[in-house]
Amino acid sequence: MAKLRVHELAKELGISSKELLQVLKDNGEFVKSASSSIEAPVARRMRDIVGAKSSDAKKSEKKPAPASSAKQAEAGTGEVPKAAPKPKRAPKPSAQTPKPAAKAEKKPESKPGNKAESAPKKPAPAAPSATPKPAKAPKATPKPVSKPKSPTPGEAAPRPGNNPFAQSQGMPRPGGTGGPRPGPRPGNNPFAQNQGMPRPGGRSGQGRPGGRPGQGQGRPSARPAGARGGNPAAAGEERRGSGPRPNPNMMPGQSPQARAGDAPAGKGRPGGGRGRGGFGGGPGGGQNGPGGGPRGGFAGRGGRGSTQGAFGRSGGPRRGKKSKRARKAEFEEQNAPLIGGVKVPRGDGSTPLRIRSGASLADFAEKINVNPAALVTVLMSLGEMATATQSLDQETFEALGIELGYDVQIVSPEDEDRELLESFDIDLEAEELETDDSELQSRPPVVTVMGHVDHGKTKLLDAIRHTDVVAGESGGITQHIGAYQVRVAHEGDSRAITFIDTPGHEAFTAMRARGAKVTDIAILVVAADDGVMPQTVEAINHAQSANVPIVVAVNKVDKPDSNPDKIRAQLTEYNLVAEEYGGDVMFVDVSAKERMNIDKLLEAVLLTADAELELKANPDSDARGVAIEANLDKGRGSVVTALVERGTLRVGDAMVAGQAYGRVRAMFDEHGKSVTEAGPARPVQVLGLTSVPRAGDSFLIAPDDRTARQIADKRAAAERAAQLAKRRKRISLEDFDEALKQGKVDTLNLIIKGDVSGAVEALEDSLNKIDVGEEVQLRIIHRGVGAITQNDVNLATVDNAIILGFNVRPAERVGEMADREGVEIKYYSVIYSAIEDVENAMKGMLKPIYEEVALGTAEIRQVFRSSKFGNIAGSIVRSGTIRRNSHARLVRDGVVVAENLKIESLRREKDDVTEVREGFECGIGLGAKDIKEGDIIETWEMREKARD
Ligand SMILES: Nc1nc2c(ncn2[C@@H]2O[C@H](COP(=O)(O)OP(=O)(O)OP(=O)(O)O)[C@@H](O)[C@H]2O)c(=O)[nH]1
Repeated sequence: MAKLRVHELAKELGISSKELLQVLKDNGEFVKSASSSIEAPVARRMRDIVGAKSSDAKKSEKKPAPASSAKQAEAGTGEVPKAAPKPKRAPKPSAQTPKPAAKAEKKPESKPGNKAESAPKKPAPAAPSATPKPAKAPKATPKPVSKPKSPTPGEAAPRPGNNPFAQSQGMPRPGGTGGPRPGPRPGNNPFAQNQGMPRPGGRSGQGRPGGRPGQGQGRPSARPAGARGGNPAAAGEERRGSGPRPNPNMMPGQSPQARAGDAPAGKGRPGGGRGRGGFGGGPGGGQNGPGGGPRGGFAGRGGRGSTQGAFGRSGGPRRGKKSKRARKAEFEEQNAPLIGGVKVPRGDGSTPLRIRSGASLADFAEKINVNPAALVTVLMSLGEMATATQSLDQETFEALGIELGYDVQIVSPEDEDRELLESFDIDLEAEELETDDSELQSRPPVVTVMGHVDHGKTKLLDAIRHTDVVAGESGGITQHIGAYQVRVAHEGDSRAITFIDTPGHEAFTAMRARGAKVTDIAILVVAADDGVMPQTVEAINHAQSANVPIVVAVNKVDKPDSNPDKIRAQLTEYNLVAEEYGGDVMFVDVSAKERMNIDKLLEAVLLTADAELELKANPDSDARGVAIEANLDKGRGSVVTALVERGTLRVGDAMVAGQAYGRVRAMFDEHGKSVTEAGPARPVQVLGLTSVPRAGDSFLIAPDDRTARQIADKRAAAERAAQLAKRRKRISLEDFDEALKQGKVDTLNLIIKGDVSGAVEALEDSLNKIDVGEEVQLRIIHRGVGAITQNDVNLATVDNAIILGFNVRPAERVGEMADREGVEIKYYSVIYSAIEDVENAMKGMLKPIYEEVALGTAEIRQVFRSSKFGNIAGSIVRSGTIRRNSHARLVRDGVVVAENLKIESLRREKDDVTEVREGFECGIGLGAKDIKEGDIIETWEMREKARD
């Protein structure tokens, strides 16, 4: 010891030789170089001095800590100077030091850094690192010191702050960290990830002041501190140096060095700072490492930071406070029921939830403000599988509603359409109710002819059509447009009657099903030579259920075997009692073939209408009505027969019929004559729509073309969603398993769209050549040239196909639709990539092949009998690894004596462990009673085998 040399003492104190030389010099000891020897008394004094400084530093550091972050920062600054100047650090080298060094290196951008780097890397002992630092120091000046900070190396080492690898050290940011954290917080295990201290952030609270809280941040803190400590300029520089965002590693080193640079200045500077500084800072610095100096102050904070951490506080003040909203969310979260492993907020059972038909889980999720994925899980727990964007049916939503406590109300298509129209300020019901009686005018009845097959419906309609009962009406009806109007002389007036030209109750009912209630009166045709037949009865039922009055046409009375009275008698059974029999139903004997009594029949219709119905409508409003028929004509485009129910339809009107829309370009009546307007009950052919509506779709006139289009688009979207909901292939978990067994889902359906036909064909050829065995089929259900369209997506939805787009993209809004429906569209510009993806997908669809893989064996050395745990096999692992929960079998003398066992428990000493490796002893619980010493436990697991 007598020969203790300066560099050795410096190492011991954790500071650089140069620093120590300075301290010696400051204290009147003149020593030539680092290799010079010093006497024991001088060494002791140096230890005291350096030690004192470090403790000062600590104190000072601590104080600041309490202060607000800002204050801390300042404090740090103040200190810094001191520290900075003195590079001194406490000597405790030790391993830790090295780390700091390392950090320093990284950051290095800072000046010193470079040199340091090499050193630091050496893990070794702090000493080396220390050394290196000195090196740096030179540049910056001494300060670097930081390493060891305080006292013993030991400490240093432990300091979490210094541990570059520590994620959460409780200390504040680097700066702090750097530190010195003097007291190694208990929680400061450098290697610990979660030490209870706050994470870096945590420090922020504290650290902030210094610099950033975090590790990396160390930089700021340090800097500033250093800067001030040293000279401002330097500070500036340092910053730059540090500039680099630090990462944990850098911290200590950097600052130190950087500071070191400044440090010198610092040192010199204010004695005050230094004062303590001298070493106070020093120590701090020590901890931090060189740079630490300044931080010393921070270190303190850091310490606190850690402390907080130790107590589990999250750190910054900010964190402490939670907004009301956050607390509420947390509360709800805690009180949410756990279904299928996820928490979903519950309704109280009567919470109404309106869902449109065809909605998806994502829509439902949006309404109850929850993640769609959670609902997917909940639904799965109910045995249903669906993607978040898939349209679901009413049953599924109701089941989900019951599970989650919501009163799910599926909005009917009618309600939905009403709401849709209301969004455009169109309220059909209100229009009707608000119409003043004075605005109403009589309108013709609309008649549908029904009856059994071959009883003469068509013939009767034909006869009526050709009845020229009103003078002046010439030429007859030449066009079949789905409906026609005839005029009848009735009680001195010329009255019109509109006939729907599609006979039969099927059409009548189909229209009713679409909400079209166009028929006012039904003519029931019954052949007098035949009688009431099944479809006669059906027709009666349909008409009566629609509350439509009936006029009976007893047909074919020209036939010799006809018996009209029999018909009257038969129909009384169906509540159709002829007037002559005391009832209120008009029966007219007619012959369609002979066109006999047609006028009487028409008169009966009018009488019935007048007696039972009040047929009035306001002709002076926008037209509303029904599309009776529609077709696409090659020359004229969409041709729609519209039956106006109220209002007046005019050429030029913006019309919406179901999902079709357009401006009325021209109108024609049943005589083929062009008309410019059509009033209530008037059927006209309309040209001008952009697409073809369905028979029975209602139509209305919109204020303008744009509104018409928007209504049509929205209806189309709603309709698609509803259709998809119906079509959805619902596969429950149970069915899914079944489907798998039956290989139903082993077909990969593809739709290929490309920019040129050559590419599409080439891709199709190549895909068809992919061979992955018989288990999986590849089917290209559609291919085409051009953009990906809605039809492609619809097809993909129905057939669960994937769309491959080769150099093409979806048309407008189609991508969005695909998203909504969960259809995958993959884009390629290289055929090979598409083929590769498809091949992989097909392989992925193959049922996995599993194989048994041995995991390890253990030999039973002793059997422990426990009433609580059963028999425990005290074993030694002979090969591989024994893992808890793995499959096991018991082998005795080379013979398997027990199969299908499981490693139920696994212990090392008294600890439960998940695995034990070869050569170690352990206690294994197999759940088997018959185990003996010398038995071999073989463990294995089933692993999926990769296909070639
Ligand atoms: N003698 C006679 N035959 C008639 C009369 N009305 C219809 N027929 C004949 O009855 C057959 C059926 O007539 P349709 O008018 O086609 O009967 P429908 O009810 O329209 O038959 P579907 O279209 O099959 O439902 C035809 O051969 C007609 O010529 C009639 O008043 N007297």
